Amino acid sequence: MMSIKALAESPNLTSVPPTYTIFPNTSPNDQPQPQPQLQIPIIDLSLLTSSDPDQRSKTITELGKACQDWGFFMVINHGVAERLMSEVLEGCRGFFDLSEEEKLVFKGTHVMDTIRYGTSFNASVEKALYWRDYLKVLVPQHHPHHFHFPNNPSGFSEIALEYLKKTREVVKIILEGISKSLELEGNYIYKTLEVNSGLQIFIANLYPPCPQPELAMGLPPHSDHGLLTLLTQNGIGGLQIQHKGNWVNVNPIPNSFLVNTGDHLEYKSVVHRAVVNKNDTRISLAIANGPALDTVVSPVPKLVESHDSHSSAFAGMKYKDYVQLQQSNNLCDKSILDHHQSHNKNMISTKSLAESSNLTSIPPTHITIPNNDQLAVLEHSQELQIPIIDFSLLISSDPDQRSKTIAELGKACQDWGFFMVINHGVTEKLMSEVIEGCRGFFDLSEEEKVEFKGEHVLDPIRYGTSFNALVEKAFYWRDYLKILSNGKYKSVVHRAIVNNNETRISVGIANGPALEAVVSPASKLVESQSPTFVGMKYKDYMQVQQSNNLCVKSIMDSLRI
Ligand SMILES: O=C(O)CCC(=O)C(=O)O
Ligand SMILES: [Fe+2]
Repeated sequence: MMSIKALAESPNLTSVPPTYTIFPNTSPNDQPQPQPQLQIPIIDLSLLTSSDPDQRSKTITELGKACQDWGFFMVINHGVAERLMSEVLEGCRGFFDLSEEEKLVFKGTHVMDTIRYGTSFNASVEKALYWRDYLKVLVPQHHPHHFHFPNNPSGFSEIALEYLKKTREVVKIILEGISKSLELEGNYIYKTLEVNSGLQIFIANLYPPCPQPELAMGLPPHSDHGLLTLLTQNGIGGLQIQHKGNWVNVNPIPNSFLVNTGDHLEYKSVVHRAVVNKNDTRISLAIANGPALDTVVSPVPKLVESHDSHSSAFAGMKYKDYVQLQQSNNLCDKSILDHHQSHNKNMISTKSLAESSNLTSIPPTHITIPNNDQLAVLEHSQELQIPIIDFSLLISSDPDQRSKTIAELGKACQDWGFFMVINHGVTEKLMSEVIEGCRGFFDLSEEEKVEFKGEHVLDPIRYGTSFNALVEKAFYWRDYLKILSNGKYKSVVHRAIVNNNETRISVGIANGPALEAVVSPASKLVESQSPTFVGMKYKDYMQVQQSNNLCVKSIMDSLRI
């Protein structure tokens, strides 16, 4: 892993390496227009706890309006000492200034590790890397005496602990105000979501100067999970929030907190991003405040009762599962909440959609953006005939024929990664029967099929639609029942297209290692050449692959060293 700090400090860096060049859809080309009237709301926290009831209720109204209209606001007079605020930012700077060796001690291996130092967002599933290093520390409040935090630079851990405590007090007051603005009891959110034993996440972001800021991105558009994020920065701007279809630059008042309501407040979760600049190192510190990891978050019953439009808008989901999903996602979609929302609507199988009467056009959810390469499909090209392997020759008694076929098989794996197998000994009758069985299954009533819906990507039986409807922007027109060679052999990117006349049924039997087996390059193959892939448990790989929305071509790419 190359940290962005080390890269940015490399001598003579005048351009951004291609791996950091962002894609046009996330490009900051859509630069914010100066919009002086767009000033994000300022909430004076001291007025929320004022002894004057009029002032309190006026501020509660303002807070409610800020949540509703913006989802982002500045908080002043919050009672956290300026000195503590600058000390914690200095601590962050001190951490990033440690040597790479010292920082890499905190690298971690899993998205749910307590302490993680890293670069980009989730480098293992990203197409392009972001111009950002981070330190993330998960601080669950139900273990107040188990505070794990980097002990370097000295004093950082104590300052962070104090800062986290003070921000919790601010969060409590804001959540009280928000509860009241929703006409709920003051402690409603705090109590229902068990915030006192909730999870705080300490996220320090470092954005070093970038030689070509127009080509890179600090953090791509995303929304935060949890309830409230409190953000501070070292006086250098770079945060942009999406507001009424525009990107708005946020320039906070010094020593204020920038507060944003997260996905779990179900108020508004605001898409925001961080851009980078050419001259200054920017450090931001986000404290995400969420419910306890085991809390199931679902809409407040009272709000579902009174607002029809809110009814069943969101399914309940354990916060832990949500965090895991968000952290494993590659952020190529704006907000996980959107997916979560659509998933909760009754699943419509592709089959029933296709069979609905008068269907002449496909719904917008199923329109996949045409790929540029769509035109490059080669039809019946002579030289592009995928290899045919005669299985009977692989087990032939003639050693020459066997070794010739083995060589062909190896070549097929190396050049194509896909091949046809003939004379395999599986009877035609059995092959057509299994296809007929599948057709019969899909022809069952939706009720009968939905019994096999499953909940989790690793459930033994799953009937579903698309690939992973939970994380996809567009649904694929398909229903499904569904490293060893050190880079020498291929895993081939493939896709299925659809036609307008016939139902196509295919059966894939994926044959994998044991779920607990760690898949890594065969030791013999890495003697002569260094390993190209990191090892990963097959179970974890499957989980990532199945939870992923396939906008990354091949996860293999992400496991490349
Ligand atoms: O650096 C910033 O301003 C944004 C940071 C952020 O959005 C995050 O850490 O979630
Ligand atoms: Fe964020």
